[in-house]
Amino acid sequence: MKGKLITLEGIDGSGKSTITERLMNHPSLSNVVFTREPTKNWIGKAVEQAIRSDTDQIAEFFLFTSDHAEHISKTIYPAIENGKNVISDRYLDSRCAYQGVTLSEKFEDPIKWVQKIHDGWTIIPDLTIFLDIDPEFAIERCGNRGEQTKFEKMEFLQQVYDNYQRLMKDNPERFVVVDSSQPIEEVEKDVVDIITSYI
Ligand SMILES: Nc1ncnc2c1ncn2[C@@H]1O[C@H](COP(=O)(O)OP(=O)(O)O)[C@@H](O)[C@H]1O
Ligand SMILES: Cc1cn([C@H]2C[C@H](O)[C@@H](COP(=O)(O)OP(=O)(O)O)O2)c(=O)[nH]c1=O
Repeated sequence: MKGKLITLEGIDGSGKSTITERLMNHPSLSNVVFTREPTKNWIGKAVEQAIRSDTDQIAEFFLFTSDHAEHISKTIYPAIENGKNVISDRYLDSRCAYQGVTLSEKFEDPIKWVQKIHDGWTIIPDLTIFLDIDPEFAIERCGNRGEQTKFEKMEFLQQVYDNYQRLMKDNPERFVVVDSSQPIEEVEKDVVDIITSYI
């Protein structure tokens, strides 16, 4: 039997990295493959450079998407074909939500354009957990963790948040929302309950 693909999504500062680290140490998830986008391979490193510079938005989009292709062929596809469940900290919807903003001056419906580029080769997640937090609160949290990237700005994150709302409305069958303004133990409990009852 094939494994399931579960993705964690949310704006910067919503707590994805913190939750992922806790899930990795959770006894009931010890057989799960944990992964992330951007990845840690050389394309992921190129993506990190793009994020930290004034790179052309289309070039940046294709770096993220190239990283996604490599991620699917080397990590996601082999794992699920082997019956392993996979949890990815960010995935396809991050591109729709973030590049849906950065490409908004280039395309009339940038989310649709991003989805079209992924058509036919990506693997759609079975379940996507959206860590829901007010952008203002998330920015405050990002401020506490040091240097900020070009994406960690209030107006930008509000638009990313709005794009996630559209994605959830368009894909209600796979999205589940968790309130990530709660204390971390509560967020962890909600996320673990959702995942363990699914897999
Ligand atoms: N539930 C929570 N309550 C309080 N602080 C949190 C919570 N979740 C995360 N944080 C803090 O908020 C900041 C951003 O969290 P992080 O996990 O890095 O978010 P993300 O990976 O989504 O950008 C970190 O400093 C983290 O310690
Ligand atoms: C995967 C992905 C991330 N991003 C953005 C989200 C983050 O601002 C940044 C780096 O992702 P990440 O390292 O997950 O940042 P954080 O832990 O703060 O959430 O790249 C995109 O714009 N498009 C994408 O496809």
